[in-house]
Amino acid sequence: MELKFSKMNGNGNDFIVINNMDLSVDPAYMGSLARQLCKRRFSIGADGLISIEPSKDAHFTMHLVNSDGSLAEMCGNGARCAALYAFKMGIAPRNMTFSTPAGNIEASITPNGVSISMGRLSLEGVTQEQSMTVEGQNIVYWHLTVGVPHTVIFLPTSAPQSKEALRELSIAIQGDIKRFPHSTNVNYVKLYKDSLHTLTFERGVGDFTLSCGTGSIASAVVAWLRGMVKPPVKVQNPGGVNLVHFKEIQKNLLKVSLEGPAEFSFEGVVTIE
Ligand SMILES: N[C@@H](CCC[C@H](N)C(=O)O)C(=O)O
Repeated sequence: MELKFSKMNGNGNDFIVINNMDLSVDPAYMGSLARQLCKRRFSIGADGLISIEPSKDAHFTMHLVNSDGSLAEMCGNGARCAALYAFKMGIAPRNMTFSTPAGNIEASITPNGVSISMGRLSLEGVTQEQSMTVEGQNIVYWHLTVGVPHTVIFLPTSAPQSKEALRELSIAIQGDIKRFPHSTNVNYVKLYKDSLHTLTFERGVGDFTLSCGTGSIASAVVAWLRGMVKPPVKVQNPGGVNLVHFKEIQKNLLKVSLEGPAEFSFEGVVTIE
């Protein structure tokens, strides 16, 4: 079967996007398809595969599978790509709603990119400032779910940062299933003036990605809880900036949105079995 796809990215967090509104590709097959097509240097290569599928109560469903074949319940950068794709393909209007396993998302195509309303985030589920010993090091971390699980670790601004050492640390943290039963994305955050610099080691990718939308939100919210920043928070990822807006609508409840770029890189056709 010949499958048309678009290659897209949000700040370099890259995705293969397919129009599967007619369900011509069985959704149950997405995990194995993602493992094949996302393999860098052997296939198209990407951090994940997004299948745009029908929805009962929204314009479409974003079905996002990580490069290792696991389901991502939510993805901030992927959500912006899915929204732009659906708009360009005539699947959804400029202001749209789409469903994800983490709930419905509202999105708007703006002159500056795409804005995603992530709904409400309860601060009651935030694990604040805990210590753990990983590979002989004492690590202070915060943990919260922004559709997907995120661990946030602050690094001193001046700390030398060996990516190899952070990779080893991230793999060990992700493997701590007792503490993180669904594994976790791991965000390393530094504060520079009034903006955050975040580097995310992603669950389901097994590597640092160039940007993580939900990781940007997690980093911004935790930095705000620590009194380091005020919204809107500019989060510099290696691949570009995500702007995180939030407002406390009642005690311990935030309304959160994410703004940033989404772009088409190229289109293609791939033969699948
Ligand atoms: N890059 C994403 C997050 C994707 C999901 C993650 N890999 C997971 O499975 O937890 C983002 O932009 O939010």
